Amino acid sequence: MRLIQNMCTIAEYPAPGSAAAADYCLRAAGRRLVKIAVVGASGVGKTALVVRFLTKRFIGDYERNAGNLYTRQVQIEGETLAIQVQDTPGIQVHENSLSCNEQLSRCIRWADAVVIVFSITDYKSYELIGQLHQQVQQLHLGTRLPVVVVANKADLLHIKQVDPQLGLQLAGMLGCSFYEVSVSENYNDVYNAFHVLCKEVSHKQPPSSTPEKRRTSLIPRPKSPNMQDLKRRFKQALSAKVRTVTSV
Ligand SMILES: Nc1nc2c(ncn2[C@@H]2O[C@H](COP(=O)(O)OP(=O)(O)OP(=O)(O)O)[C@@H](O)[C@H]2O)c(=O)[nH]1
Repeated sequence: MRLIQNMCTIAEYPAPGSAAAADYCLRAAGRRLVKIAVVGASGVGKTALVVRFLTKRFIGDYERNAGNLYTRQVQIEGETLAIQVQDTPGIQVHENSLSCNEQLSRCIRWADAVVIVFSITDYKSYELIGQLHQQVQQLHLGTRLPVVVVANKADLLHIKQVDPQLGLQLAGMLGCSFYEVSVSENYNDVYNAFHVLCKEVSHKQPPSSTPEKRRTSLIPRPKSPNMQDLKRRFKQALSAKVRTVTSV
């Protein structure tokens, strides 16, 4: 996968209308669109992960994230896809129960794929994975949404609270891919995590439903000639022939 354009923010807290408008623009540009939501507890490095993926840079500190939507074009298996990445506000855990607010639910519902992030330095963020995965399943009943579990801050082994192996096992049980990354130290693992999702989503979108295909089906096809049309054309052809014969 090759990133093509510079990162650009489409909207903060995109209203359903504006997100739909953005979708429309990308689809109208003839690109298949892959929508990815990045979710997880507060402080696990969601914003750092998204920015690292989109710009290759690690930026140390961010404002507490309010939920930004970014768009890029990527090349995957020879096709240029548009991807939208929705960074979501960190989830607060209340007495071990997940309060999934309306904004988060909306983001998950909107997504074609989800990245669930936890930090190896925060056991509570690891405990959230199961609940978040359940939330994804409930909001996409009947479909198996591609999900990647990302264990971040692998550079902070000296203060780890979760063995990354546990993340791998849990991801396996949930049927998700798993990546252990250090957003601060390694770009390639971050890239691979998003790459696998883009690939999975693009394989799930049948070529027949690509925007190009849908667009061509909107162009009115020439009507097949009916019998009257055929008769008229036949008469025209005959009279032309008669004219040429009489002029000779
Ligand atoms: N050492 C280290 N620090 C990291 C890494 N990734 C992110 N951080 C730091 O972790 C802190 C939180 O990162 P954010 O990206 O703001 O986390 P977030 O999950 O978006 O946080 P919320 O906005 O509260 O949801 C920042 O100080 C980052 O610099 C990493 O891989 N290693």
